Amino acid sequence: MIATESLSKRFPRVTALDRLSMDIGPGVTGLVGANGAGKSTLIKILLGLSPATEGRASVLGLDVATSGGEIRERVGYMPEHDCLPPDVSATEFVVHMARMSGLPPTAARERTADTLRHVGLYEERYRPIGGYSTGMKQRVKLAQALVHDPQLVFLDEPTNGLDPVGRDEMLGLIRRVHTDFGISVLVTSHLLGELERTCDHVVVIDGGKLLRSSSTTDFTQTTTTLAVEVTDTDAHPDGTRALRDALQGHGIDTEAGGELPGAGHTILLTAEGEETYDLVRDLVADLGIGLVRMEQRRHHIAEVFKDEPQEEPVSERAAAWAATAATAQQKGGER
Ligand SMILES: Nc1ncnc2c1ncn2[C@@H]1O[C@H](COP(=O)(O)OP(=O)(O)OP(=O)(O)O)[C@@H](O)[C@H]1O
Repeated sequence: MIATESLSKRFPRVTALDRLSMDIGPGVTGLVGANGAGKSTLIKILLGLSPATEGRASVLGLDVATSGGEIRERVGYMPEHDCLPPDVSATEFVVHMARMSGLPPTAARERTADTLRHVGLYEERYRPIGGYSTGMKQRVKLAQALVHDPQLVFLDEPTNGLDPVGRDEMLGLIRRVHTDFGISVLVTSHLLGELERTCDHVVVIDGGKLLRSSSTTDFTQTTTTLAVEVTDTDAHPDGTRALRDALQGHGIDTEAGGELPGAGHTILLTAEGEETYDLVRDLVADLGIGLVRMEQRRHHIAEVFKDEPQEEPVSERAAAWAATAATAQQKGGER
C-alpha cells in the first residue's frame, strides 16, 4: 500500500523526516509518535501535496513525486485540524467533496447519505456544521474522506479533542472502515494504547526517524507473568493476602497487580509452567475463596517502549512521551 525509501524532509530549522524507510501492507496501520514527530509531514508527502527533500515514496504503487493527482483520486484524507466551513450543513459539504472527487450529482448525493449514516450522523446532517460538537465534526471529516470510495484513507489524529466515549466510538468506526468496506487505513495518533486496540500493524516514529514497525501482536506478545484475581470470604476477608501467603509457603513470590488496567484484587506471579496454574487452582480451592480469573498477561505497547533498550540514545522527548503513553494506557484500562 505504502512504501518509503530513505525519505527525508528538511525545513530550514528542523528535519521533520530523517531517512525513513518502511513498507505498509493492507489493513489498519497506526502511525504513532509524539507531537512534532513528523506524522503530518509524512501524510502530506504521501498525498503528493508536499515534495520530499530526499528519498522516494509510493502509494498504491504510484510515485508521490509524479502521480499526486492519481493518488488523491484513490486515497481519502482526514486532516488533523478543524477545516470545516461553519455555515453549510454536513450534507452540503460532503456532497461538494464528492463532486470535487468526480462523482456525478446523483451518485454524490446517494454516497453522501450512505456515508453520513455510516459515520453516525442522522437528522443533524441538515444543520450548519458551525453548531456541531467536536465529535460530530470529526465524523464529518471522516465522511468526506470516505465519500468517493477510496482504496486507502489517511486519518490524521482522528480522536483529537474527543472524550473517552467519543474516542472509543471513533476507534470502532475506523476499524469498521476496513472490516465493512475493505478500505485500508493509515491512522496517526500520539497515544500508543489507542492504536494497540485498533490496528493490525504499528509504525513508531520519533524525531522523523523510524523507531519500530511491526504487527500489533508482535508488540503485545504474551509474557510469563500470570495475573490472578480472587474474591474475599468471611474466613479470608483479604483473599488476595491469603493466597499470597499460601504461594509464599510454596516458595513463589508475588506482587500486587492492583495498579494494572482493570485490576482490583489482582496479584502477579511468574508462571514456571502448567504446574503453577495447578498450584494456584489447588490453593484457591483449599482456602475456599473464589477464583475470578487467572490469565497470562500480554505486553502493552507502551511497556515495550519503556523497557526496551534503545540502539541510539532516546531523546528526552521520546522518553517523556513513553511515560505519557504509559499513563494514558493505564487510564484507558481503568475506564
Ligand atoms: N511548513 C513547515 N515549516 C517549518 N517547519 C515545519 C513545517 N511543517 C512541519 N514543520 C516541523 O516539522 C516537525 C514535524 O511536524 P509534523 O506536523 O509533521 O509533526 P506531527 O508528528 O504531525 O505532530 P502533530 O501531531 O503535533 O501535528 C515539527 O518540528 C514541525 O514544527
